[in-house]
Amino acid sequence: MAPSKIKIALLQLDSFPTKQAAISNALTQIRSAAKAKGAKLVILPECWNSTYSADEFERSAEKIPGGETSVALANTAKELGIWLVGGTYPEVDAGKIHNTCAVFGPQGEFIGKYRKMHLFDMDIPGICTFSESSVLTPGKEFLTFSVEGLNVGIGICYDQRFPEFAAIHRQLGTDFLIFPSAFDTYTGPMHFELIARARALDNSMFVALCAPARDTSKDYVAYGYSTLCDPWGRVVCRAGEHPEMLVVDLDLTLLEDIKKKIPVLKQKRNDVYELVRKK
Ligand SMILES: NC(=O)CCC(=O)C(=O)O
Repeated sequence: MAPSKIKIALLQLDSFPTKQAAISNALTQIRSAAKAKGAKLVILPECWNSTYSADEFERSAEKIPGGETSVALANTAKELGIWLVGGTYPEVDAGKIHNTCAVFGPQGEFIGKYRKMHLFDMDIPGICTFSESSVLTPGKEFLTFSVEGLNVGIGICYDQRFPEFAAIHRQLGTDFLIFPSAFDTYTGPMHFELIARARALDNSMFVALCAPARDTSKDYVAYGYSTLCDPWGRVVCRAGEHPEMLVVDLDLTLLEDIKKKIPVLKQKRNDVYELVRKK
């Protein structure tokens, strides 16, 4: 039987001048989340080991699994006997670059990878212009896995803007949808929490957004404010701008609680409308 609680940690990591320093810091924080705080599932942010820039994606891309970051994360998951959602780092495969999240299990096993499906192309003149699609290739596959009976799914940052993405996860049985994220500081204050709460409530699921800490010396300044919402759409915990570790027990009884009390998932009118996943 699935437990009624599971302790998770969201690591809002600082940025570092080199990939090696970022990895070393991440491993220290993961150890602290697992050993000192007892987290069983640890989550890292989007693009935590490189600068979030189109040039940098190509420079620092590695094989997943098998590359330096994946090996370090797999070994650490095994050492600590935890589930590790490795945030994202650029992946190279057959000459193409992807923004990819790799997941490792408690024996250090590679559970799978998810490649960002919706690429972040935003143009708000004078404020934020970014084109992931100029260097990255989008993914097409969903990733789901089970952690002690809890059905977990992965999306990446901009994916959260697409309600259909989370709704397909609902169809796949996902109860906890995790988005390693790095929102910008313009849309972040307007949309970050709003979207997390909406996706959680729409789909009666937990939603976690795990972001890097804000670093104003970068060209792309990430918003921070990692957030966890419960299936009622409530914010369970939220970080600020600085490096921070959020550790929380997910109360899994809330999943059934809301489904019984507000049974919208059962009341979908599939005779009138339908959401279809294409394979
Ligand atoms: N890394 C991203 O996908 C950024 C998404 C973002 O900032 C947004 O407003 O959407």
